[in-house]
Formats: sequence, structure tokens, C-alpha cells
Amino acid sequence: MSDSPLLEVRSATKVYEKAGERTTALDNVSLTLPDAPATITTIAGESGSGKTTLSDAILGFTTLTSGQILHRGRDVGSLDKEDFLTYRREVQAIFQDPFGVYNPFYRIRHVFDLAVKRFGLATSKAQARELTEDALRVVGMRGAEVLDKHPHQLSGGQRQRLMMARAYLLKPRLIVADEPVSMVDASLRALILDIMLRLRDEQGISFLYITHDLSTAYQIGDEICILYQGSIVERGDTREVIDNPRHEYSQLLISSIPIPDPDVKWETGPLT
Ligand SMILES: Nc1ncnc2c1ncn2[C@@H]1O[C@H](COP(=O)(O)OP(=O)(O)OP(=O)(O)O)[C@@H](O)[C@H]1O
Repeated sequence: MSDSPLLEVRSATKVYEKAGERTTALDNVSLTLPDAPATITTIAGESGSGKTTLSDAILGFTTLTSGQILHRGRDVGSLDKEDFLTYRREVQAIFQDPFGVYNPFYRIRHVFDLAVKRFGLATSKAQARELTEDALRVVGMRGAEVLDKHPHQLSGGQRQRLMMARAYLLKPRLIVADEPVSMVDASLRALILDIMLRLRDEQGISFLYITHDLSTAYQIGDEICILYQGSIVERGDTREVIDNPRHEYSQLLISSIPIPDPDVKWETGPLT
């Protein structure tokens, strides 16, 4: 294990050019995720602020116009095939719409079998089954309930938990979670956020939590970065930033979002 941070985004800039029009989606963004302890870092911003571009750059889905993504001090863009596979194992992703990542023709079992095979996680079928069951247990599921089903036979919340289990299967050090709870209902949202906290605390897995929803960030985030028009305009401890935003844009973003305060009771008027 090296002394370098787990992940470093160094002066990341991404300019899209389409039909002669230039859009700066990321403008000189820098960010460091420590190797230990595991943390949940929120990237928050409104639609179009550059959140997905940042996540795509970290996951290697898009190349930067300038700047670097460093994994344990090494530029991800220059890793050879084997090292890039290690990187893709250590840095997993879960997305807003878990339906989109499943092939509708395969049973859920296939998602897990494929991951075991691609990353050489097991030497026997029995070991593969054990690893899969273990991963499902972490998200409160059992193989018998889900593995023989097709994606459309499951709810959005179940599909999202399966994505978490698949990510966990690979024992990653970081999960990039792009709006993981925006399409699930409130009770499942709480469950999924709780799974994230447990993975951080019990398994040492860090999260880059990408969201426009500051109330969930408030519940689980350690550090927060507020992204505005491709730049980080404010960063710091999540509760400190949300309770006392300094940048004008953060103030605007935060004032538009209700934060539940457990100490404030609902005022109910007389019923008659
Ligand atoms: N492939 C592309 N080609 C051209 N412009 C793009 C492309 N992808 C994103 N953009 C532009 O880059 C900017 C940042 O987009 P991005 O998707 O990263 O924002 P976001 O914060 O993730 O938004 P959302 O919350 O709506 O997903 C936007 O102005 C967007 O229109």
C-alpha cells in the first residue's frame, strides 16, 4: 500500500465541442480522496454543473481536455491493461437508473457470474456462489430470492441494492455513486444510504456521492464539494457547509432545499 491518496483529481478540465459550440463542463477541478479512513465525499450541484462529467472522467468513460486522474499516484490515463483492470476493480460505479445497466435477456445470476469471471475472483463454482451470497447478504438479500429472476421482475430498489452487492463483490476501495437514490422511494432511500454508511464503516469503502439532493448529503456525507458551472465553488465538512454556506451559489442551492431537523416537531393545527 502506497502513501499516495486513493484518488486524486488534478486540475481536471473538460471542454465539449459540438457543431462549433464549446461547453466547459469541468473547469480546473481538483479533489483528493484519502486512502484511509474511508469517507463519503459528496459532489453536489444543479443539473448541468458537471457532476456526471466528473464521474465519467474518474471511471474512464471520458477523457479530460486537460488535467489528470491519479490512482495511488499513478495517472489512470497511462495505466496498462492489467493495471487498468485493477483500477476498475478498486473503483466501482453505481448509477441512478440501475435498470439501464442490466441486459434484460439474462438472469441476475449472470451479472454476478460475469463479475467473478472477469476479475478472476473464484477458483470454483462453490466459491463463486459463496462470494455472491456474501455480497447479497451485505445488502439484505438472498440468492434464492433474486438470482434466477430477470431484471424486469425486480423493483427499482431491488435493482439498486443488487448493483451495490455487485460493487461490493469486487471489494472496491471506492464506489462512485451517481444519484443512487433519486429513483427510489423514501424508505428504500434510507436503506440504501444506510448500506453506504455500513460499507464505509465496516468494510472501509469510500464513496464519491454525486447528487443534487443536499438533504441526503447532509445525512451521510463527510466532505462536500459544491460544483457550479464546472468549478468547485465551496468545499468542507458537509454539515458546516450546509449550515453555514459562504458562496452565493451554495447559499442559493441550500436555501431551496428543505433539510429535515429531527428537533423540530411538526406544528399541527386543531382538527376541527
Ligand atoms: N457529450 C456532451 N456533449 C456536449 N456537451 C455535453 C456533453 N455531456 C455533457 N455536456 C454539457 O456539459 C455540462 C455538464 O454536464 P453534466 O452532464 O456533467 O452535468 P450534471 O451536473 O451531471 O447534470 P445532471 O444532473 O443533469 O446529470 C452541461 O452543460 C452539458 O450540457
